[in-house]
Amino acid sequence: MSLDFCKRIPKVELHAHLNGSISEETIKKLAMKKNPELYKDWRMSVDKGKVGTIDNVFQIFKLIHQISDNTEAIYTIAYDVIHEFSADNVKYLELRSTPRDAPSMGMTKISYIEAILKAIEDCHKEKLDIVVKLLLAIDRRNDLSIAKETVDLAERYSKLSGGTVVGVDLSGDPSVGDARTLVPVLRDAKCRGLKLALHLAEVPAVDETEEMLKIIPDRIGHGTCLHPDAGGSQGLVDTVLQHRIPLELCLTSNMTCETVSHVDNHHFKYWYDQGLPCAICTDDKGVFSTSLSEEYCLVAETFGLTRNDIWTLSYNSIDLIFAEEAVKQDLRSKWNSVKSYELNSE
Ligand SMILES: CNc1ncnc2c1ncn2[C@@H]1O[C@H](COP(=O)(O)O)[C@@H](O)[C@H]1O
Ligand SMILES: [Zn+2]
Repeated sequence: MSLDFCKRIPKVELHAHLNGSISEETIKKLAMKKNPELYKDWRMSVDKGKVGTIDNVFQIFKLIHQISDNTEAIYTIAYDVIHEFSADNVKYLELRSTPRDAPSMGMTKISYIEAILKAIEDCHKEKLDIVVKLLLAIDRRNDLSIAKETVDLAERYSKLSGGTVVGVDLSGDPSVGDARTLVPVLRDAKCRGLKLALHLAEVPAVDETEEMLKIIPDRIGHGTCLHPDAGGSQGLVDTVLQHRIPLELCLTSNMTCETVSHVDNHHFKYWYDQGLPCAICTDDKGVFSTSLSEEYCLVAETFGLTRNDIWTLSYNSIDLIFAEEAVKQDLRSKWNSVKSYELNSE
């Protein structure tokens, strides 16, 4: 499979953490303004192949958060990340980010969210060919009151942004905390019409995952350890299949965090063969030095998918977006208008 083909085809990105998606150029630009040492530290940490283990990854987020501690930086990051996805032919992007405040820098959760929305709006005004939506993230470590605040903000900004904010994500270090405590807040978010994308079973956690699946999330992030062979259970597999809950799959992320032993063993194959809707995603393209095109190429090469299979995988991801039917129809027309050309060109 040529990387060039994967780059050329239109794509949908559904699982991208804002601060994990920052490119080297943007990190460098921001660190130079603040403290050049931070760039050197970041460079050392993300050197391809060196990241290793999920613990190291979460150390990198701490470093990045030192650089992105003001609204100007958040705006720049969002603006640059959107342009980078667009340059990779991503036509529909759902960003997710955990609202943060930094009182000493004058940043509030409100100004944080508004900075991202402004960047989305500015890219739209520039007529960049990409639709961008936003999910507000709850960190697993958050207590109920913070989680509730995030849901309130998501509901409020879903209205204020005219539908750019579409839902809530649950993420954060999977080895910390117990997400079950957040169930009432997540259920409430669903009742309020917000979409739910939950990181589940990124590491083995059968009891927690069982409880979280009762919410019937709209999409699952990773789902690495759902299957009994990966530390999950048949009950988890059955629930996911019964409700056809789509999976957001991020191969390089799982390889780098070492939650999957070898790419050949990636759970993509199992779920794809079961016919479960799956979206190929990047997770943190900056931290994992990847792009959506590279992720598609990796899937194709690892599992022997044809150009037609890859095209279909990309096209079917449109069904999984958190946007209204009209947006889906527009995207389908866009895909169809270039399909025969892309599939038949060299
Ligand atoms: C590698 N697998 C992962 N598993 C779980 N959560 C992850 C993650 N990768 C990123 N995040 C979540 O996204 C935050 C960074 O972006 P934002 O500051 O929100 O934009 C991280 O702090 C973590 O909470
Ligand atoms: Zn993630």
